[in-house]
Amino acid sequence: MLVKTETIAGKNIYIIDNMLPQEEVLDFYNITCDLPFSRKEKDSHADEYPIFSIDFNIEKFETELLIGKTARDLLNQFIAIEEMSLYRAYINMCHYGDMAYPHRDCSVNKNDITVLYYVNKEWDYSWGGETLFYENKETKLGILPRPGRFVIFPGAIEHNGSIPSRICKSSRFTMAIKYQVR
Ligand SMILES: O=C(O)CCC(=O)C(=O)O
Ligand SMILES: [Fe+2]
Repeated sequence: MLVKTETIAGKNIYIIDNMLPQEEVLDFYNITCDLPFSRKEKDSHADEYPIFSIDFNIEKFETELLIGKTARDLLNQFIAIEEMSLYRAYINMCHYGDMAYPHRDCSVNKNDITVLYYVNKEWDYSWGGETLFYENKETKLGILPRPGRFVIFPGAIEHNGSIPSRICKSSRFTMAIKYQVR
């Protein structure tokens, strides 16, 4: 496990690599490619260009899926708040030409946490598609969708899952795992 910590507006963002064995990353990518996505994921109510997503059953997510268990372990390790409950887990799928908007996953006064898992089996930096984090409408941090990478961040930080560049022939898949204080 390799951890890098960044801070935006006094809040920590943890970037965690090498958590899962390579074959788990590959297996989960292959499973993801065959899932029945639908185009319904909006960054806000005003979003006229929804991207594809698919939701997971949150009842089984933390017990039956390795990604779910790992996300919970990381949450326990990095976030001090004890009583956090999972309220949504889903995979985003986007492609060159799609649209994504800066947004927050919860209101600024809330302590929700989002764990992102980058599902792709390969990613070249020239493909773009970074998750961007903002402070006062300035870009502070860009995180590349490196295969198998996890990112833990406070949902109140404004961010954007940016769309890959034209040379990226793959779908960009990110799993978003969202927790709120109970
Ligand atoms: O795909 C990403 O990098 C970010 C996804 C996201 O912000 C979300 O699902 O709320
Ligand atoms: Fe988000």
